[in-house]
Amino acid sequence: MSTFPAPPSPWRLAAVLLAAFLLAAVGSSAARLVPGMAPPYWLPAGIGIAVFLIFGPKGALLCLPANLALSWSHYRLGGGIATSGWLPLVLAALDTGQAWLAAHWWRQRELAQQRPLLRRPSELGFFWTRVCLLPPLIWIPPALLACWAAMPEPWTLPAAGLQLGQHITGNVLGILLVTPCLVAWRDRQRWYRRRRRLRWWPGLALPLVTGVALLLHGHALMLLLPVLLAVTVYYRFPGVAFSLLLVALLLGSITAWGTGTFAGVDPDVTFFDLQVFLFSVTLTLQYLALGHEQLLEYQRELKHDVAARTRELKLANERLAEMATTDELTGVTNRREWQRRSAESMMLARRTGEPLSVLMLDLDHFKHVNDTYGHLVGDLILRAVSRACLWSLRTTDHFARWGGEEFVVMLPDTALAEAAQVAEKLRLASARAAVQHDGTAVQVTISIGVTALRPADLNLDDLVRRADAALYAAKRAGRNRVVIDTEAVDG
Ligand SMILES: Nc1nc2c(ncn2[C@@H]2O[C@H](COP(=O)(O)OP(=O)(O)OP(=O)(O)O)[C@@H](O)[C@H]2O)c(=O)[nH]1
Repeated sequence: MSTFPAPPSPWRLAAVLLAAFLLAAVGSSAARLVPGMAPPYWLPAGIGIAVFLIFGPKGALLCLPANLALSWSHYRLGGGIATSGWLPLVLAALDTGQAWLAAHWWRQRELAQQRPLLRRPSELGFFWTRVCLLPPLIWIPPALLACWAAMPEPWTLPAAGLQLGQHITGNVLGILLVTPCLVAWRDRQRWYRRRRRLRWWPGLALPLVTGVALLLHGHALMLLLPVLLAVTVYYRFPGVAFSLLLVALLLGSITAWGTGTFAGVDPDVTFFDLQVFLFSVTLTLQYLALGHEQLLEYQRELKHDVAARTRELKLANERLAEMATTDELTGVTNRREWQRRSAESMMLARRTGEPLSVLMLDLDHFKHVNDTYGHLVGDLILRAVSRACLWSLRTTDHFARWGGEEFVVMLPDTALAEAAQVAEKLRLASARAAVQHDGTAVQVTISIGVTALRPADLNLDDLVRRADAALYAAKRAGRNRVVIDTEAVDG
């Protein structure tokens, strides 16, 4: 199983990679033709890894001939050290082995972590050491030994050391610059999804301005740093990958031409200085780009989490508000909410002089219902009665469960006589409410006490107390009836 996405068109990709190899070969040979210039060899090491990562072991079929063309053109066309035919073949085999090893470690890591490499800054340590540094450290010494064996005049020790250093740094840099471009290509959907409204013109304007500045003044190189930083922030990892490759190619060409900041007297040191510069910029920007990406990812996750929590909190608050005002069993208003709303209605009635009545309702012999049919049926009866009462009332009336099997109603703008009629309606509706149990319809009757607001009433408790007294009278009178508070003054 591979965590690496399959390329859409392997043949087109193979053609592009082959062209890249050939370009590197031509560039390398051309640099070799400039007297005294050390060829940079940067890109083929990275292209080889890309080939193996994309095509798997079959990549050797492309990598080996391409490396052969590269070595052959370099050492034969470029007027190199050996004229014998076996050296390019050995070097091509060694370069291919190096690419295979780096790609193999890359894939091993992807399989171990179950996700593509180079998406987090914490993976850069592995990438820099295991993919970029270690394979050249292993494969370059035998390659130089082969060169040394093919030379008519062997290198002096310092010259051999310089060659070793140059080749290792060149290969490391090649891998460091090319493989992130492959990652940017591999993750293109990911980047595209995140930056849909990416503007193209800064990508063109920034290198143009820098290029002109460099042309006007060769030492304007430091201008590159803020430009690259802007590219990192705006174009993220793909921006870093491609702009660094471009910068390396440009500076490499300028330096090979003998101009620019790095062109010095000694060509070997010249390229080494350029490589040190590219190393420091590349490592810094790659870390910055992936770190920035991770921060943005955290930010996205955090936003998502906060939105989800806010939704949950809103729902919980709504539920709490409902619980605070509603009776859980019957779903009607609870006592506290009834008292709040009724106190408001009472104040309003006092100010406007409108009548207002209160009814207290109590189920008759409810204990008997519970004892006979069980509490579950008792609960269903309570619900059925409260529903029947609610349907019989106006929406402006306040109906609530007072507690136990007792209910209370406030009727705004309703005088005592009218309230008595409403009470009668409630009594009849409740008597009709039934709950089916074992094939029988369980029904209850209710007793109701009615009272109305009097000028002497100080607060709601006065009304409730009188309604309760009337209810008590209804119970004593035989239940299933409406009793009006006799002392009430009809408004
Ligand atoms: N199922 C059920 N029963 C309840 C609930 N709240 C109170 N009760 C019961 O209602 C009964 C009230 O009994 P009592 O106060 O003696 O009144 P009653 O039996 O209705 O008699 P009267 O009111 O005098 O007609 C008790 O058995 C309580 O347990 C409830 O939420 N569900």
